[in-house]
Amino acid sequence: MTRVKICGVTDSADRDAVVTAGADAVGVIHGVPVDTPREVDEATAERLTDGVPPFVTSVLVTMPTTVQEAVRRIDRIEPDAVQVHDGLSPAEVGALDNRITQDIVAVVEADAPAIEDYAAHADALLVDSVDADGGGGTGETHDWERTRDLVDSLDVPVVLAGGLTPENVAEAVETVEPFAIDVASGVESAGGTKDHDAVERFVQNAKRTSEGAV
Ligand SMILES: O=C(O)c1ccccc1N[C@@H]1O[C@H](COP(=O)(O)O)[C@@H](O)[C@H]1O
Repeated sequence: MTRVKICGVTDSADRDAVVTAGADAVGVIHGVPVDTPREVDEATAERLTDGVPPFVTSVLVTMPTTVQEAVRRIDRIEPDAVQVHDGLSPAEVGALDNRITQDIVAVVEADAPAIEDYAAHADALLVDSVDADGGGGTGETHDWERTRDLVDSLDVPVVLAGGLTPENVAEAVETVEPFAIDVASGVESAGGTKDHDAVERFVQNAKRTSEGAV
């Protein structure tokens, strides 16, 4: 069954709604040099992460420029896993892996040249549509067939992100058959605020499809 991560929660009510909806992972965004309503400060990131219950994975989404910066952030916030956007080379992702106990999800574009190098060092790859600054949360889809090829050819789990919504997630899961899917802006009522009904529909549509009931 395809797992579901809901990303960019900014308060505990949204975090708890995501958990109640049945998501497998909750993403908290901190330490990104892009303008986004989904980023929270370090203390909030720590508090939101700490409140994620057992059997649900807390994920810190961040854009460090050095391994040291990433380690410092991860040590303070203590997520279950870290999603690294831009900034670190494949070798630096490998160096980070030697310094932390958490799994690393490396973010790549579907046609990036270094995909296999990242796959060699990361625990999973997340294929996203990124903006000119390397950030995510664009609300834009990309070529799902290309990501499907990566699912078929790579040994690491592949996560699909970018422009997913309750309306298109079933088709995305059927087309790509990813290990997991990830959404931020597609389940919001306003920037940084989750629409709880949309979160619920997103999780249901994703999981119903991957159970083969649609
Ligand atoms: O969501 C953001 O604002 C963001 C900023 C910087 C790095 C990553 C970010 N989000 C990630 O992008 C994916 C896809 O977003 P969307 O569904 O297209 O809005 C999201 O799931 C986050 O992992």
